[in-house]
Amino acid sequence: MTTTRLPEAGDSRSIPAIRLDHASFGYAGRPFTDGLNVTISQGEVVALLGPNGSGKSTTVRGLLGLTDHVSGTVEILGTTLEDLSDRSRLGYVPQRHTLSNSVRSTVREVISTGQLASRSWWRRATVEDRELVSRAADTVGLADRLEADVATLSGGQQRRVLIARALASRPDVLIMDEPTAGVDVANQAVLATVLRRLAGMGVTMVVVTHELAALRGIVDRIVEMDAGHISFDGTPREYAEHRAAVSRAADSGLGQPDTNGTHPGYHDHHHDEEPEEHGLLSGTGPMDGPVEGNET
Ligand SMILES: Nc1ncnc2c1ncn2[C@@H]1O[C@H](COP(=O)(O)OP(=O)(O)OP(=O)(O)O)[C@@H](O)[C@H]1O
Repeated sequence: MTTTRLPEAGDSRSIPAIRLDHASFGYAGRPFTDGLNVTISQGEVVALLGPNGSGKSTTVRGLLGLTDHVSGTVEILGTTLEDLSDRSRLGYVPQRHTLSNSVRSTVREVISTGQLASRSWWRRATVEDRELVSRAADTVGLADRLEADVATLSGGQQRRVLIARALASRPDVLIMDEPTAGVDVANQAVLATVLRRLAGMGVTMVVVTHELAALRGIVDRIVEMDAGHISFDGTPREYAEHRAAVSRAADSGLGQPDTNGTHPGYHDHHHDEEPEEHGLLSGTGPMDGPVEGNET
C-alpha cells in the first residue's frame, strides 16, 4: 500500500502552495490582520518577520485553522481552507515548544504521533509508516536516537524531534513558528542545516523567526508584518536594502522611507533544482550525511 501524494498527470508545480487574497485572521470572529495578499510558490522558503504582536503567529496559525479565518480567500495547493479535508498536507512545528519531561516517550513514539492526523485511529502503523518515521528522524539527524527517551535530549534536539514529527505525515507545506528561538548559537546552526536539507529537497517552508541570521542562505523570500499588515515582501537582498534605507531615514530624521517592496507574485531567487518528487520524504535529499552538532 502506498500513501504517496505524488502529482498525477496534469498536476502542476505551478499551483501556489499558499495563496492569500485579502485574507484576514483573528480571534472570536474579529480580524487582527488586515487583508493579506501573499502567494507562495511550491518549493519556496519564506521567512516571516515582524515585531512582537505584529500578527505572525495569528497568520500561520490561521493557515492551520487554529485562528479564525475572518475574511478573504485562503488556498492551500489550490484548495480553499474550508474545503481542505486533509490537514496533514500542512506540517506544523509550534512556537517555543519542547517536549514535556513528565511524559516518558521515545523519539520514535513522538515522531509517530505526527502520522495520527492522516491515519484512521483504528489502523495500525504500516511498514511504510514506520519507514517514514525512520526517514524523518534521519532527515533531522536523529536516526541513531530513535529509541532514546525524549526527556534525555537537549532543547535543540527536541526541536528536531518536533520537526521530524511534522515531517512524518509527509506534508506538502511545512510551517514553523520560531524553530530556532531559545536555542544556542551552535544548535541554531544544526537546525539551520536541517532546514537547508529540507530546502534542498524542495520542501515549501514558512518560517516565523526573529533570527534571520540563523537562516542565511536558506530563505528565498522575506515577508515582514507590522501591526497586522504586510510591510515588506521581497528577496533577502531587497530586504537588506530596505533595512538600510530605514536606518538612513531614521538617522536623518525623515521617518519611514517608501521602500515597501510588496510583490505577492514573487518567483525570482528560487531554488534552482526542482525536487524529483512532490512528497516530503519521498526521495533522498542532496544532504544525506549526518547532521553535525555538539549538543548536550
Ligand atoms: N488567543 C488569542 N485571543 C485573542 N488575541 C490573541 C490571542 N493570541 C494572540 N492574540 C493577539 O493577537 C495579536 C497578534 O499576536 P501574534 O501572536 O500573532 O503576534 P506575533 O507577531 O506572532 O508575535 P510574537 O513575535 O511575540 O510571537 C496580539 O495582539 C496578541 O495579543
